[in-house]
Amino acid sequence: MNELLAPVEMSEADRLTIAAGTPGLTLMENAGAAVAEATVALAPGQRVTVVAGPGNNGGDGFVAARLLAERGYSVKVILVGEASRLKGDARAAFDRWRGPVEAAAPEALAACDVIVDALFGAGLDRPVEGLPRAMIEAINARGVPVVAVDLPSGINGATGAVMGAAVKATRTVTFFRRKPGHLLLPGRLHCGPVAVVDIGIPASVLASVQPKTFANGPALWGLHFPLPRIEGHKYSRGHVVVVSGGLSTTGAARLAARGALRAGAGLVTMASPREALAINAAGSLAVMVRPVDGALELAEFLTDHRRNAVVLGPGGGVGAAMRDQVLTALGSEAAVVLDADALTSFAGEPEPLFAAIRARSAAVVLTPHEGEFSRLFKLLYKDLKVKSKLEAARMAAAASGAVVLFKGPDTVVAAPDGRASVSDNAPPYLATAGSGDVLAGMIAGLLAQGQEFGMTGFEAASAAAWLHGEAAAAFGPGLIAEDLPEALPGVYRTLFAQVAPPPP
Ligand SMILES: NC(=O)C1=CN([C@@H]2O[C@H](COP(=O)(O)OP(=O)(O)OC[C@H]3O[C@@H](n4cnc5c(N)ncnc54)[C@H](OP(=O)(O)O)[C@@H]3O)[C@@H](O)[C@H]2O)[C@@H](O)CC1
Ligand SMILES: [K+]
Repeated sequence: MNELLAPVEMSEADRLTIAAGTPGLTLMENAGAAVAEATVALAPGQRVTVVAGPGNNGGDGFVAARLLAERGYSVKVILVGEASRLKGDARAAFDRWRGPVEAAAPEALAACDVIVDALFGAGLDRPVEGLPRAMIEAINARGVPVVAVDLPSGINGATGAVMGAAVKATRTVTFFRRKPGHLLLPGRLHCGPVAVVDIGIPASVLASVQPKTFANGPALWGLHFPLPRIEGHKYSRGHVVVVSGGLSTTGAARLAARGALRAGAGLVTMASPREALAINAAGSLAVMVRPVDGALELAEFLTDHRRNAVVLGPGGGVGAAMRDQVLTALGSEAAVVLDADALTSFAGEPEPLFAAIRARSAAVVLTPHEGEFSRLFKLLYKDLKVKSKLEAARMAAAASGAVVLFKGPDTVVAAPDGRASVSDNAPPYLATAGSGDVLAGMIAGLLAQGQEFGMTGFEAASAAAWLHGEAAAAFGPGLIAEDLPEALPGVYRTLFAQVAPPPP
């Protein structure tokens, strides 16, 4: 159930189901019935207004209207569009509705206790203007609960963008699978809780649709999660190297190191400039500290292949020295996580970075926040017509050859093969100084352990993003970055119970 279907993929799922013998009208009846149920659960009174649009989303609304009227609700349909232009299943559903239909006008919403928003769903294909926009604004101004059919009208199902204006729903009922726009911002903020209902589309259609976008969670990567084994030892659990910045900027690397250790890496070493050795050593117990200055010494340090994952960037400084270190790390056999200054050091001239990534086979994960992303992938970002975080991350992964973890409240992880995950579990207080450093370390911690479990860069980055959100939520408000690694054990207890194979 973790697949996310873009509107084109969803209409393919509909088409395949209909071709296999289930009439479209049956799907619509099932959809409308689920919407009616949700409306009953939410309605504080008997007066329901269904705002219906000109397509099949409106069709679902007509069905819900009929079923609610049959249950004794006082139902009115407001049609945005002309009845004479309704087609297909929507036409059939409209013809079965025998109650009042009013022409669209904001005033028509005056007397109602609950609104069913069936204006636009998957078929929204341009910004909303004129009368439909006035209706959306009137729905939002009305202040009664709103059940959105499939998507809050005005939200782009593929991108989560507000197309001019969008309904703020109290809850959303969607069909078969969620859509990316339910998780991506700002769409998620318009949905309320999203119920996913079965309308008769069989899961077998997914074999043909081949979705490549997933809600991030254990269902996506749990099978490959590096569960500690009783016969394991610290060397079989990987060895992460975190490259530290100079004397005044060691905190970021220490946070990353702690994240790597708590994520389960067997060993973590900070590769520290000599000037910062004392402070790094004093600030670490289980984390080891070794003197490593500059790219040449780093190259030598990484010739030991047991050091199998490297984090570069947190507090590392921007410039030629960082570029040299990054290219050196990419020349090794270790998995590489590049964050912060490691990314910004290639802003404006990313080609040498991308070439070095493409030339290697071990995993590379880039973890930009929005500013770092736009600096590194400037050209791509400007070219995107609809600014979609999901597509931007995908294009960045394809262009760089790396797994790209595009941070934010709706973190997207994209792989060069086109797969992507979207996270929706990050609490607002996760946006705190240093939390990204911990995340970079956690990714490396999973990469270091995950090879023998078949955990790829995409899975490690997705798992780390999810765990990071869970750890923050488990700790709660007041969280600072230092708390994140310490909250991980509790999250692991629950996760391991969930993903561990049952005892023989
Ligand atoms: N059998 C099935 O497939 C099933 C589908 N299901 C349901 O169908 C929904 C998808 O239906 P859909 O494809 O008809 O699109 P929908 O969202 O109703 O809107 C398209 C209409 O709006 C118009 N329009 C678009 N943008 C506009 C704008 N900015 N401003 C103004 N007008 C605009 C566009 O008209 P146009 O002007 O482009 O001719 C078109 O007429 C889906 O979300 C789910 O609820 C379920 O019942 C399960 C079975
Ligand atoms: K809708």
